[in-house]
Amino acid sequence: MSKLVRVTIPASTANLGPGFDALGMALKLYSVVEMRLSDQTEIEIVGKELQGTPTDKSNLLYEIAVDLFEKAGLAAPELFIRASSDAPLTRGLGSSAAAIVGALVAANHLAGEPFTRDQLFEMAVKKEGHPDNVGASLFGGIIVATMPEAEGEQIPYITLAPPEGLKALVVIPDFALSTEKARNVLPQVYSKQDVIYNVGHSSLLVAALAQGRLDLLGQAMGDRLHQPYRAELVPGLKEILEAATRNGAVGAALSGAGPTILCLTASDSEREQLQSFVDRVMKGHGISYRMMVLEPDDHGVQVEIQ
Ligand SMILES: Nc1ncnc2c1ncn2[C@@H]1O[C@H](COP(=O)(O)OP(=O)(O)OP(=O)(O)O)[C@@H](O)[C@H]1O
Ligand SMILES: N[C@@H](CCO)C(=O)O
Repeated sequence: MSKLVRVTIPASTANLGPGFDALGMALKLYSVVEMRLSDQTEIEIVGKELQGTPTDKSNLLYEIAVDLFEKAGLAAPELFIRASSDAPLTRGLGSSAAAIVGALVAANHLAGEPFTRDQLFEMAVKKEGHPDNVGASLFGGIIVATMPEAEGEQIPYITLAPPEGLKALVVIPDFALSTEKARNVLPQVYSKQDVIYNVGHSSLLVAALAQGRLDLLGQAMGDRLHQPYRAELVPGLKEILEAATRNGAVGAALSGAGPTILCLTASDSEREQLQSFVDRVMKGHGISYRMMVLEPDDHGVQVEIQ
């Protein structure tokens, strides 16, 4: 029997406020993709988070794996795939990016490692359309990346170690919001003032994260490119963004395309105050939700061969 490749992939939170499509952070909330060459394709979905994803060859994991084999000049394989996830789908925690990264890394091993990690990053970005979630899931920590200027150019990126003691309180509403829908509400054109605002805030945010200046995150996480437009899709977002830093957070943002809301915190006692504040806001909107406190993941994707 062929070897089984087991890949563990962290979830991620993208944008961190102003860094739209450019910043992301990996979180200790994992999905697992197991893959082996087989005589016949079989896809097994384990656990409740991935229920509803296809178990035939239209499954994203299978499509990505076949694509990698073909790029490597190999025939499309038959595969055994088993997938599970502790991270929910379509909630703004990078599930599609984690799936893409997991499938690419597993398939690359089965194909004899024809591609480097940077090449896998490029393939993942091409599939996902932006580098923030895939970069975080692949490399871990905080990713700062942009799209390449021209086809075939390498993706420029830098990873930063998350500041010591920083934790993410993620507020996950019980409704799905696809990235596609949350991108469709954004305008085509922005004012000069709004663009200048985001350039300043995103730059300050990266510098503050690099120097561990948690005191600046609250201001630096301000955004005018996507959150004001997406607020209509996410009840409670506006209030939480306005008041989170007065209620125990060091900063707050919409996580990726939402509807999860990210509050960054740095102390256990402040986290309790923050949880009661979030609970009041969400209950006030009649929204059911779950909350998780997650540490940043520093390692990115992990591979075991069995
Ligand atoms: N393990 C998986 N297997 C197959 N398909 C998956 C898997 N994980 C995610 N997907 C696909 O990705 C879709 C979710 O992608 P989408 O970009 O809308 O949300 P997200 O990635 O969870 O959120 P965000 O990009 O805002 O962080 C799912 O509906 C499903 O089609
Ligand atoms: N940067 C992306 C992340 C979601 O995939 C967005 O906000 O649309």
